Amino acid sequence: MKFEARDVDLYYGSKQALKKINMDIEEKEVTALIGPSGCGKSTFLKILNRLHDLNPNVRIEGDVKLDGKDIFAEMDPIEVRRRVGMVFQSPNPFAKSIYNNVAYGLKLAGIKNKTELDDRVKKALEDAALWDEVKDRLNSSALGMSGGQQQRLCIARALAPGPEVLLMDEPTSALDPISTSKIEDLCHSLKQHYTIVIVTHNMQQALRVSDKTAFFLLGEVIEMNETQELFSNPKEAQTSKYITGRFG
Ligand SMILES: Nc1ncnc2c1ncn2[C@@H]1O[C@H](COP(=O)(O)OP(=O)(O)OP(=O)(O)O)[C@@H](O)[C@H]1O
Repeated sequence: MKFEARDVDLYYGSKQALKKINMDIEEKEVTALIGPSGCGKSTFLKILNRLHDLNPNVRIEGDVKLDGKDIFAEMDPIEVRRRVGMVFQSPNPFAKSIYNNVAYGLKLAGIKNKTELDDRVKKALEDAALWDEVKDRLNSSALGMSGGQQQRLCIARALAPGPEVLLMDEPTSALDPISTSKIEDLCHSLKQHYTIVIVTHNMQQALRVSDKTAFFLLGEVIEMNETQELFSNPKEAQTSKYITGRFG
């Protein structure tokens, strides 16, 4: 098990956004989080790399373990974020060259050797299925790339420091169908080496890319199962209603 969440509650001020979440996230699988808008999917995702630390209004109760170690009590946030990378909804490359976007985290981590930087930038771009498209223009601005290329660059940037887990919050919602399908293909190749957790509004996407799916509703996990099983044979009436489009 890569992550184990036990009885996790999260409050924004006095408002409870997550209630008693229990979830096991298996290593080197893709786990999809689905559910209607505002049900807490992104809120849960951000717990996994301690992104809520930056918001003083947030209170979290319960335990979250990464490889058996409590991410709050036994690890510092820098370690958690080094091991757990994140990609957001809209591509958000830095206004820097393609090379420097990917090298950014490596330089922050103190890597100065040019050969090592070059090798790791190349590897991350290859892993993000972008190398062939950009290898002749590594010094051009990332802002001149298409949206789909920018999102794969953000994936390369997240992969460069060598995380074990990749969190993706609706990574294709701003992309056209071809770019979306490239990112979905990537999920399949990346899971050989990484554990992936993806928030998606698109149930077809959850079916295409994930091994397990968790269905969230009003801050609770209603049901979690093998993806095929959850969609073909939901155990809970609310899951069934949601996946057949009867609400949300
Ligand atoms: N920073 C915040 N401060 C206060 N409340 C927040 C904050 N972020 C989210 N919320 C609230 O917490 C609840 C869960 O939001 P969250 O963004 O996690 O849902 P979601 O399922 O990811 O929704 P969506 O699919 O629309 O992104 C919502 O009621 C939302 O308004």
